[in-house]
Amino acid sequence: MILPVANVLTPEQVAAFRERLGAARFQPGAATAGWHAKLVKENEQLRPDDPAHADLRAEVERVVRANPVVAMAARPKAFGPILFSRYGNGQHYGSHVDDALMGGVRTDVSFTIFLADPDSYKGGELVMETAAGEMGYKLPAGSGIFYPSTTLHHVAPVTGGERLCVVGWIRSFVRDPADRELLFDLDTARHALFKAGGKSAEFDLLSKCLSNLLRKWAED
Ligand SMILES: O=C(O)CCC(=O)C(=O)O
Ligand SMILES: [Fe+2]
Repeated sequence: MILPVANVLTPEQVAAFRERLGAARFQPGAATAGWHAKLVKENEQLRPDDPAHADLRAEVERVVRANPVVAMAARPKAFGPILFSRYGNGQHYGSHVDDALMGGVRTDVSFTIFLADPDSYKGGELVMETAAGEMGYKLPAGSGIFYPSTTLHHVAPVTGGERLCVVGWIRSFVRDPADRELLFDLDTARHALFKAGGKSAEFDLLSKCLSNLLRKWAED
């Protein structure tokens, strides 16, 4: 499931991130890509030794964990690397699949949280390459897209302005994207049922199915 999530960061948080990143030191992005992705990666990233890195990383983990939609869709167990990337004029990231293991963490869900207003740069769509065709995403600042790390994807060339974003990886309690989607759908239906009729017998049955499927599939 490829899931756009609105307002992962508030406008105030986006502004604070942008201010902190504006004063920080960046390095060529190829430093943190796998050997094949390196060949097509042309952007810049916040240096991991910059003092801003640890603070912003902690804040990203906090907001992503606190987001109820992400909790239902991604079921995060742990976080892999978190990168703060910028793409200037002409920069892009060609087609690739993310490494399966990053820093010893299995990557199940990849995400991008946009930090630049879409009107402030040209191009720069994050494009999912699926059997159904290509789908490009260029979301408002503060919104994020969460997608299975199994997906081929690329970032289209930026042809004006600057694209700034957070990129990260989640190790999920549930490895299989189809299983995560099933749990997400059940949970969504369960919430709607609760809203319409409270804690009914049907709600309890759905809750039982959800809990028992999660118990079957979760790797704790
Ligand atoms: O910049 C993005 O939105 C995604 C970058 C990406 O695919 C990656 O860092 O692996
Ligand atoms: Fe990627």
